[in-house]
Amino acid sequence: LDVSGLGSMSSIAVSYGENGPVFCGLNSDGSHMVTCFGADASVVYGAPFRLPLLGLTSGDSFVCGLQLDTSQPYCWGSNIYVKMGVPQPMVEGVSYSEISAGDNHLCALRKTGKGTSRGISLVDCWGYNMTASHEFRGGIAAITAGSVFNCGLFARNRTAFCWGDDTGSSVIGLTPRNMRFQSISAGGFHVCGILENSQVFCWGRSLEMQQSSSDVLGQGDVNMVPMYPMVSVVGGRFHACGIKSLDHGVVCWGFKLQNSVPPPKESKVYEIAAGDYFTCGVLAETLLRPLCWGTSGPWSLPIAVSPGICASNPCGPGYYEFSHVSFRVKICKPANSRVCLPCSVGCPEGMYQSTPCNLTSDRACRFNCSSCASAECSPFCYSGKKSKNRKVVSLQMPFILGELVLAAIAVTSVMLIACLYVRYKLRNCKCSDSELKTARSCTYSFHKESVKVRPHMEELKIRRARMFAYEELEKATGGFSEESIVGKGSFSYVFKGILKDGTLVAVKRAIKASDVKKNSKEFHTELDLLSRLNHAHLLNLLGYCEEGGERLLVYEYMAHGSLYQHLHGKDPTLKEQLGWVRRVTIAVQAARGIEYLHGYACPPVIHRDIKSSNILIDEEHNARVADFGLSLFAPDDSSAPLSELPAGTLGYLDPEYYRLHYLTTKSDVYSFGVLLLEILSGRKAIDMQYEEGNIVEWAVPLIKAGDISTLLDPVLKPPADLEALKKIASIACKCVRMRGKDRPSMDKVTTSLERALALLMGSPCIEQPILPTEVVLGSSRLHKKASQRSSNQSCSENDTADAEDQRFEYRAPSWITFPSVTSSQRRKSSVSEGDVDMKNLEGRSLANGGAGDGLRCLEEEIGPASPQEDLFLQHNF
Ligand SMILES: Nc1ncnc2c1ncn2[C@@H]1O[C@H](COP(=O)(O)OP(=O)(O)OP(=O)(O)O)[C@@H](O)[C@H]1O
Repeated sequence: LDVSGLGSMSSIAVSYGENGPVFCGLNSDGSHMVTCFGADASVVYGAPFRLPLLGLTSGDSFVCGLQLDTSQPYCWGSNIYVKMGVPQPMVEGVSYSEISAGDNHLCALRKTGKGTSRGISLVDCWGYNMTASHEFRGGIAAITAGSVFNCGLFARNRTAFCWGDDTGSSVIGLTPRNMRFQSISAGGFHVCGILENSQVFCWGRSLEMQQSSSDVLGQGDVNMVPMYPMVSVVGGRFHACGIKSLDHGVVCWGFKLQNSVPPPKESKVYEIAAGDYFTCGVLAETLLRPLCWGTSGPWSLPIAVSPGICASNPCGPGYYEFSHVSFRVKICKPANSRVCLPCSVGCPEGMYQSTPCNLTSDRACRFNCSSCASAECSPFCYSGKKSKNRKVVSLQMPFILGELVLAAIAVTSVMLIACLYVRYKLRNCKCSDSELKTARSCTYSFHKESVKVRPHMEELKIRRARMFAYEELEKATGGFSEESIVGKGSFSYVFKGILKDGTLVAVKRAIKASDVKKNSKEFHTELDLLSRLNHAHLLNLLGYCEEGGERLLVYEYMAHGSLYQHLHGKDPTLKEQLGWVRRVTIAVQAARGIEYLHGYACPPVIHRDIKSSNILIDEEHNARVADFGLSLFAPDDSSAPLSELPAGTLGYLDPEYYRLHYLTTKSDVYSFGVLLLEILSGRKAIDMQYEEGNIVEWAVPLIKAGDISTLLDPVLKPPADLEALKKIASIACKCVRMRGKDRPSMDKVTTSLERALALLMGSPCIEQPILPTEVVLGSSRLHKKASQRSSNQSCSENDTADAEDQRFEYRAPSWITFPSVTSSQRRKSSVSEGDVDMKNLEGRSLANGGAGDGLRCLEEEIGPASPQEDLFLQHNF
């Protein structure tokens, strides 16, 4: 039996925590690979790439999967109590049949065999207050983990038992001794189970009181279970959701936060999983799309996920094997395994069961035509009985025809009125077709039609981007089909498309989320920035579309995908093909793009999300910096910090920005340093498969010790002369210095990299190798310097004021929120900054042996990190 919940194993999982919920699901293509979506970068980007998994479970800021090959758990995310990767300690060679995660722990049920005596079941747990092996007399059918407790179901008599900390929930004391369950699932402080008669019973603590703070206002008693028979139930923090037996519809009960999105009414689901206040289900329609609701919902994710976990035994009574014509590939990889789904029980009112549930399909229901008196059943009944009841039909024919004519007239009139209305609207308000601008600009456009005024500034800014109709982009991408997906971000999908004129484009489609404001901000930031910027190494925006809830950006198509795909993608030959000269060329070109943002764009721009997945490679193998969703306008004096809440991607985040919330162009320099280390070593910024998972912590001591060969990507043969790569390693080392002030500026980085590239290409006397795009641009350093001056000067007073405004207007939201630093800490830091002797600092760092010591320096400056911060720092730095 598969049960899914806050912590139980399922084909989908929902992690939660201070960085927001993340949905993870096993792909439906038989690969058993996991895909995650959400705001917590450590979970989204930490998800294993080539590791087939059988099932998933999740807790606070982490997700674990049961590995298909070894039957051992593998966890990712940023929970400090559960070791990421394979949990430790782990008995060698032991294998598990099920895993289940609580808030800060994971438990796994051992398969019988090695290390288990007859009649004894073993459950191994890891994490906060839980690391131990638990022995139980008798076979265990399933386990489930709550916040700080666990429960199991005995196989023989189907009774439940629980262990762990009972203080908050009383779950252990309240466990019903005589009830027999088909399955159980733990929530935060309660457990729900499906009894033998398919009714649900829940026990434990319920949050009934209304909380005082307005944003957590809510109510509902989780023990007040609806009376529907159910096939599956899952537990959230103080709520539960179940799938109804009758029609596979969803029903949720218990505590619900105010303003949270209700579960879908009409949709049927195959599988559900709950985070704390967030629940997701796999829709039982052909595409097997996930849908989430609750506090942060609704999310409708454009991927197909497995409707359940794969079982090696044939489906038992009450279950049928999932099969669907649209899935030509098998959902389960192991031979002779399948997804078993629970049969629906009974038929809705007015219907009878025409075919019982069998091995391959669910039961089917038909309308009872002898008692049909409603509009719902008549089409089915009359069409079915056409031959027999010809007389009845012929009598009714005039009425039916009359109704049809009336309906046609009504529909035509409505459409006509709608068309006239839209035309009227469009005539009156030119900008409303894009809905891009605010009501203010809409009023302006109205005036524009009647009184010829100067074009609005906003209009000018986006003049280079064309507005696309949604339909055109839908057509170009084959209806946003799965086959045309070329990449995914944490809140977007990127599709390849062909426009009517044959132009290849990449269409970035934001996932519809409830936080429309946030999405919209990022959309407009990117739109505004990209339509102002122009550089050979920045990704060109061709247009945009904003209709209803849809937000789409249209870019030039980059034939060779991202640098991330080359370095860490599924195809290992891509990495081998990316030789040293090509890697360093990409680094130089990306550096030029960033240098342009910092030094030549007016006002200067801080990208804030430099990473390998945002460096795209075009047909001619030139690099382009992409993804300006988080970018900000920097003050013209780019050394003056902005005080911004941290946003960006784990592993690339500047520690000074993270700790002090100081954002300058040097934050991009830090991320670029991480990118250089990634290019040199072929490792990901954070890769938990290594003992030292953080690239900076691993690489900086090696570089400082002069051990360059250990650093270099083992996939490539090292060049005959290591000098060039040594130089690049040293640049990377400087870029990732703890203090922004100690890092070089991007123009210095570019110059040094160009020299290193010349050296690598065997021409040490050429100071700067000419790269193909430079010739195209006709740019030269001298020209740049001059243009910098002129571009800075060209910032008229008005422009600057405008930019100032926009710095507020386009301030991106915090994607990763951390405890903020107090103003006194900030003051202390800014004082000490002036006092610190750079040489001493560097010497101290060296003496102490590496990047971790930089952290210590920072700690001395701003005081010790809070336990919370410490957790993050351990993972990120
Ligand atoms: N213009 C393009 N041409 C080809 N592929 C692209 C293009 N733009 C993006 N991609 C692909 O889509 C992926 C996702 O891009 P996107 O900018 O949405 O997200 P991201 O930057 O990787 O992640 P996040 O949104 O979390 O920062 C990229 O890594 C790349 O592989």
